[in-house]
Amino acid sequence: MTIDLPLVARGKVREVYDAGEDRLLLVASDRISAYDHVLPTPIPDKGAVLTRLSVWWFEQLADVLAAHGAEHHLLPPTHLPAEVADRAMLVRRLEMAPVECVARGYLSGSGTVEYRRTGAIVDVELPAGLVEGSRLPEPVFTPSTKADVGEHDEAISFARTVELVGSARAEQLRELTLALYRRGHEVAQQAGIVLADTKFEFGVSGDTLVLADEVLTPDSSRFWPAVTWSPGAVQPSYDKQFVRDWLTSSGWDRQSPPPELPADVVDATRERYVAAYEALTGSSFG
Ligand SMILES: Nc1ncnc(-c2cnn(Cc3cccc(F)c3)c2)c1Cl
Repeated sequence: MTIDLPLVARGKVREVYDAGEDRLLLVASDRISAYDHVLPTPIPDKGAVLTRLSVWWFEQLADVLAAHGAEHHLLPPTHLPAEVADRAMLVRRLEMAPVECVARGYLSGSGTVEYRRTGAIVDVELPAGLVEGSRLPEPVFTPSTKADVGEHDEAISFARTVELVGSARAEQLRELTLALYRRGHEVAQQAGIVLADTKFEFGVSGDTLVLADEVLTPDSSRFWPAVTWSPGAVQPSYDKQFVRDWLTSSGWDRQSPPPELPADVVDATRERYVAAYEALTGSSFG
């Protein structure tokens, strides 16, 4: 990989480069992460599928953004470096809000752990009797602060969010996050996918709120197949279940580096990303 632009940030499966003139290049790799480890075996086209999906969602969500006086950060894809053109987004460089905006429509993961302990997720009270995978009566806004590399984000209260960004902006982030999630959940349901939760990142341009980062991808969200949704157990992941099951059956000790994936698991996983893209967008990935 020789992108001759300055590297701004490197995530587990993505990089951000400085494209000059207040623009950034978000590059999605073919790497896949499972059980908090980046696996050594790439999934061909994963970066391209997830990039195409984000680009499609920015278009789908334009009316929701406009209704909330917000915009998105995507720029026309001009002069993308050839070797990453199909898995890169050119975006406006923004002043990023110091809050990860998570919307949850279902109880899962860290949400379930919190709920079992307190009957709530931080300051968001929930009804009794919910289990892993339960649909919530209404989607909830459960913001978190960005953790250092390698750490998990830390859930924060709405009051803390107000301290960080002010009350007007905090209200706007909650309203917009939930509106975007609702639209995403609706569209995903038509495609046979349960959008259980998602994480948005926003920046500001002047006084305008701007939807940034990747949007409603299986890496920023929990995608579950709708046909197997059944509260009471950890739900199978739409895209990562073959990888998780194979890693578990391989006897891999999670303290040690993860093993290479067999070709059939790679192929089946690639197919899940392509299937999600085609089901959501109604277009063939190609
Ligand atoms: N439009 C923007 N303006 C300013 N900063 C960002 C920005 C920086 N970092 N991130 C998260 C991230 C995205 C990919 C790979 C990573 F390593 C980290 C997002 C954006 Cl998207």
